[in-house]
Amino acid sequence: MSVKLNISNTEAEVLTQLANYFMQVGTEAIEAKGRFSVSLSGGSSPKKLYELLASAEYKDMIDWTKVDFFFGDERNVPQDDKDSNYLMVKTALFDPLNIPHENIFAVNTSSGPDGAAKEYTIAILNYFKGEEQIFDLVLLGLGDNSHTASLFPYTAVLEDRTASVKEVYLEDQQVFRITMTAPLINLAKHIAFLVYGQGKALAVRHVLEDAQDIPEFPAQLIRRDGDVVWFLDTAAASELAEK
Ligand SMILES: O=C1O[C@H](COP(=O)(O)O)[C@@H](O)[C@H](O)[C@H]1O
Repeated sequence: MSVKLNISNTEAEVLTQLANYFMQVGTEAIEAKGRFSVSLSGGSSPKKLYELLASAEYKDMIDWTKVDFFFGDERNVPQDDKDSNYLMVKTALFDPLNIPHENIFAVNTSSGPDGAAKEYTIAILNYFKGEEQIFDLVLLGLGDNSHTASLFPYTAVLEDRTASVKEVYLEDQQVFRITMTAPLINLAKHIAFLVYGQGKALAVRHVLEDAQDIPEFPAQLIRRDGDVVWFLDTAAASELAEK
């Protein structure tokens, strides 16, 4: 296994480890080129990380006016819907830190899934001014069905070879989501997974140690070489043979 594992005993410790990593990567990016581009994950796990970053302990560690925020995926819901990743991050991070509006690159879900995906692809291309779309950091989670971002099992987006943003239809839930493709995520300078809790232990093993089966375990699409760190607690790492 060539990914780096950062295993902590408790959920609180995992969050602290990742918050420290975020600050280290962000500080290096700002020192090197004046800005830090980060793509955020959604879902249930990262809210506590965002709250920690906005806490008194961390909030003065970085110049937030130099941080540009993107979203690795989004639910196809209005931005004020309780399921919106944007709303979750706004509440946990953007509002408490008074992040300037121009630093937030949210998915415009009012354009419909296909329109939103195309617009977001263009927004990212424009941000990188025609250069390769290399985010300094992409944060990812892992679903108990081995999805990451909104790269879900047996969806067409798993075969997409373009560095872009696409809509995804989830048959079982009859909903659309919008997601960065694996080739776009894999361009990132640093990738960090945040996974904690026993409920994720099997998925972690499937993705990191089981034989390759992309349709079943889509997070296997995320590269293993370069700087990819899995921040896990002992519960999430408990099914791994190699630790
Ligand atoms: O990377 C991501 O992973 C999650 C799965 O995380 P969970 O904590 O909700 O199980 C995904 O649904 C989320 O939108 C995404 O950004």
